[in-house]
Amino acid sequence: MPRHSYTYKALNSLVGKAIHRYGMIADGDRIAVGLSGGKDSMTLLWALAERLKRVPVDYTLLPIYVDPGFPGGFAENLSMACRQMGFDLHVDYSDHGPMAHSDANRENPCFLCARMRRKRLFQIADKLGCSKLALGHNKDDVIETLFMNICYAGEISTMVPRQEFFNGRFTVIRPLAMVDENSIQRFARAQDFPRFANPCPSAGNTKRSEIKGMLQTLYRSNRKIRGNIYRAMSHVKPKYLLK
Ligand SMILES: Nc1ncnc2c1ncn2[C@@H]1O[C@H](COP(=O)(O)OP(=O)(O)OP(=O)(O)O)[C@@H](O)[C@H]1O
Repeated sequence: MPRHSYTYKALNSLVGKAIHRYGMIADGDRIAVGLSGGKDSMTLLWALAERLKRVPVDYTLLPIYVDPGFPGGFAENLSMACRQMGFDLHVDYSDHGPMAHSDANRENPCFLCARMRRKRLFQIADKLGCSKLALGHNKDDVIETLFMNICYAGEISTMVPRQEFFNGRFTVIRPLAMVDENSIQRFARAQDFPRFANPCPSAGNTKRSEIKGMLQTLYRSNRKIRGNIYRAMSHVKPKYLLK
């Protein structure tokens, strides 16, 4: 993608803004990057690598993929795509996907699978000497999570751009938290990132997809709504909430 294009500049600028605003990256950081094979995490790896060439802050990126263990996995092709970007992908073969969809699991499969994946990502990142884990959640994910938490957990909260775990020993960062999904889609298409079909039987059939559909309908009615919802999350008036 040409460096002067709007999508390229907007992506780098919003990633830079998020990194600054939330103090996400410091000199000498070793950052594990969770790669799922999707557009968001590929864009994330690309943006963090690109930034490294432009800023006077030195950090190391270590991409990790936790293979959920469904037949028809794409770990080797994803490793190849990473090599082309100059990275060695750390692949962890798991059975989280089939286990979460088995009769033994009485929880929501997505919930269990995501929890096991996050635990594994922390363990691998730790083994690789990283104290930060970068994830590819974007602005739309942040908004959807707000509605998921209101509708299904009865609380007003979302996933934050920077979150500390284990008394600050570990930090999750989300450098795409200010970038909307459409821009990432355009960018990933222009960069010709490989597309891998998600082999998970629950893909596209989740509570999150329902919320996403509802929000899309709302956005079509007024183009200011997405930005207003996002802004509302840092403009809370506790005095006007219930006790
Ligand atoms: N199997 C995995 N291995 C490593 N990291 C993962 C994996 N799945 C998801 N992640 C990380 O968690 C983030 C959010 O995952 P989610 O499944 O919600 O993907 P998404 O929003 O569709 O993003 P993407 O386009 O990167 O798949 C991803 O962007 C990625 O950083």
